[in-house]
Amino acid sequence: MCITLLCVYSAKKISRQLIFVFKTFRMASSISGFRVAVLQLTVTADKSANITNAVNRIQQAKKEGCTLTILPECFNSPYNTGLFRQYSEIIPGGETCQALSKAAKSNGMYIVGGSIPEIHDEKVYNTCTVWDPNGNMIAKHRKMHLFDINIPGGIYFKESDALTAGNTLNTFQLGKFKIGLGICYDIRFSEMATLYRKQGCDMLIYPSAFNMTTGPLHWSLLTRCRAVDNQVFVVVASPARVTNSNYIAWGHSMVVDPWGKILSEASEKDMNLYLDLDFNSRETIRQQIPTENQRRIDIYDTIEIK
Ligand SMILES: O=C(O)CCC(=O)C(=O)O
Repeated sequence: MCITLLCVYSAKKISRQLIFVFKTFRMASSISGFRVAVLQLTVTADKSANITNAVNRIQQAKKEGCTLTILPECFNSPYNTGLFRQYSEIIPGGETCQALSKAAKSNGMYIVGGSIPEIHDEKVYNTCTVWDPNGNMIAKHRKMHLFDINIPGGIYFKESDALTAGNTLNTFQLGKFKIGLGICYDIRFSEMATLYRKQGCDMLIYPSAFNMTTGPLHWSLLTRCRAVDNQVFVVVASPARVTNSNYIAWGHSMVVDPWGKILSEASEKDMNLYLDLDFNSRETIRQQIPTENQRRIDIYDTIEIK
């Protein structure tokens, strides 16, 4: 009698455990996205204040239930070639990285840390770092295409006066999603985004800071192009517009889906965007318009993928 009862009890316990494992597995495999925050921060000349502001806003994003928070280009320093070296720090040992690591860990979230001026071997780079919920740096991207342009009556900017370009594509994994990184001017180079898609990326993130000359016509166009070309989500995160600054950012941070639709767009003001991303839509679009399998690579110049 006792043995029978024990057997029934054990069988019930095992089946309860199996149901739990099954439910957990079903939940994990049905997760089709995550909530993202894009922080359109006001950047000042005060580095510590910029960092504190970012950390506070990351906490707000956590309260909104976000898994990933994205900061803008040069969020800890003015966007100024004359100041990059002065504001630069080592990665990951510098004060900005330490703050981002702590913020990622204490909020248990992924952070794409915009970009900061990085110093390495006396050279200065425009660098994006990525942090996981344990506070580990899981990726780093140095801007590959330096922003050297000259538009008379519009804007002259020569990043190469102060910065060295990075030479690598960089991705990271957030659960089952692969994310490719670029910084601002990098978005103009479709080859880079295409390579990311070929590497299996689901989403591209560009911390950026377009300006009042190129922003109005090119910002949204380029973001939507990269999304449609590659059938990926694209996020561009800009600083807020400060009209009395040397470099006036366009603002208008946005999230675009693989169909090219703007899902969320900021104004020029200081604000946060919060959005749930559903990656199932990306699969549907890829099936409906299967350009990836239709490329005439037998005709095009082929690009070697490593
Ligand atoms: O491409 C543009 O028009 C702007 C690029 C830029 O501002 C940057 O690379 O920081």
